[in-house]
Amino acid sequence: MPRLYVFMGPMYSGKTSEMLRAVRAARQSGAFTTDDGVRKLTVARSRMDTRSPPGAVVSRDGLEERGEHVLVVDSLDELEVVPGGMVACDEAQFFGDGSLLRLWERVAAQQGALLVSGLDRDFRGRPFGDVLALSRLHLGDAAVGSGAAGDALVEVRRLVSRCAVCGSAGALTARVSGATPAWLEEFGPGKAGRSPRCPHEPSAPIKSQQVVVGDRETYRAVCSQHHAGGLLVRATADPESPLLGSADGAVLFHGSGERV
Ligand SMILES: Nc1ncnc2c1ncn2[C@@H]1O[C@H](COP(=O)(O)OP(=O)(O)O)[C@@H](O)[C@H]1O
Ligand SMILES: Cc1cn([C@H]2C[C@H](O)[C@@H](COP(=O)(O)O)O2)c(=O)[nH]c1=O
Repeated sequence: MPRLYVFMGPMYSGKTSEMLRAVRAARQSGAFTTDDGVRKLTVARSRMDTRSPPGAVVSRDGLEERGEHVLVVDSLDELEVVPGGMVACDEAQFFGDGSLLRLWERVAAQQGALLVSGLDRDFRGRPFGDVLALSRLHLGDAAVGSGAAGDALVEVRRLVSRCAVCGSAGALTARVSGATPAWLEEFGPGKAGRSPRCPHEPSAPIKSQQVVVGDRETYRAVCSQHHAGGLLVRATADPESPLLGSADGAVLFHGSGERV
């Protein structure tokens, strides 16, 4: 029976970690060991992801897959799919060329298993690549998902992180940039009674394109109340300031410039 497992959600929610845990369990079961030179387990990630060490997929909490079965590709069409094999795909949002959906069809046709870890939405809250579409196939709202895939076991887990502003559950990701000293001087913390519009002239301007590879210096998980259209200006020059998963000490501004 074909099997599809999707781990989606915002950054820092444990998507990669959960996927690697599942890959490890599958590997330890012995069901996917290379047989007669046929590789039964493949872990793939996008070449766009320049943060991970070469030839490896790693999670923030220290899990990793490394070895010949880890492939870095431009498109998932490059992957070979074998009967009964397992393919795990990290950073799946970067495969917006349709190859993620095609991969699922190919894996399902071979009665295999596909594990997917990826952002369902970009910083503005818009669908990112085909992760959301894949997660919905079994609901029958798309043409793909018929045939072998139509009979698949499907498990979709939407994980959440913690809002960097208020500490409650955060299912979205916002893009952050530091404010200029001049802006802070005029409108920053302690300047009560003012509600200026953010000048959007931070020292590192907030980029508007969908793909900007980055980590804590650029992104925070947030709840829907503090998503603010996906743009946050941080009033501190320290990219390592304590923002992740805690409201303590975090000085964040809505895109409108209002302190939150
Ligand atoms: N800066 C960090 N340092 C260490 N662990 C972290 C950090 N940020 C998040 N984590 C932990 O790592 C896990 C999430 O990491 P990961 O799976 O790589 O996230 P995702 O793939 O969703 O972006 C969570 O268990 C979280 O508690
Ligand atoms: C929200 C958002 C994220 N990205 C990039 C930033 C990171 O390189 C990855 C996500 O990594 P993670 O393993 O989920 O932490 O995606 C982007 O390019 N555009 C966005 O809008």
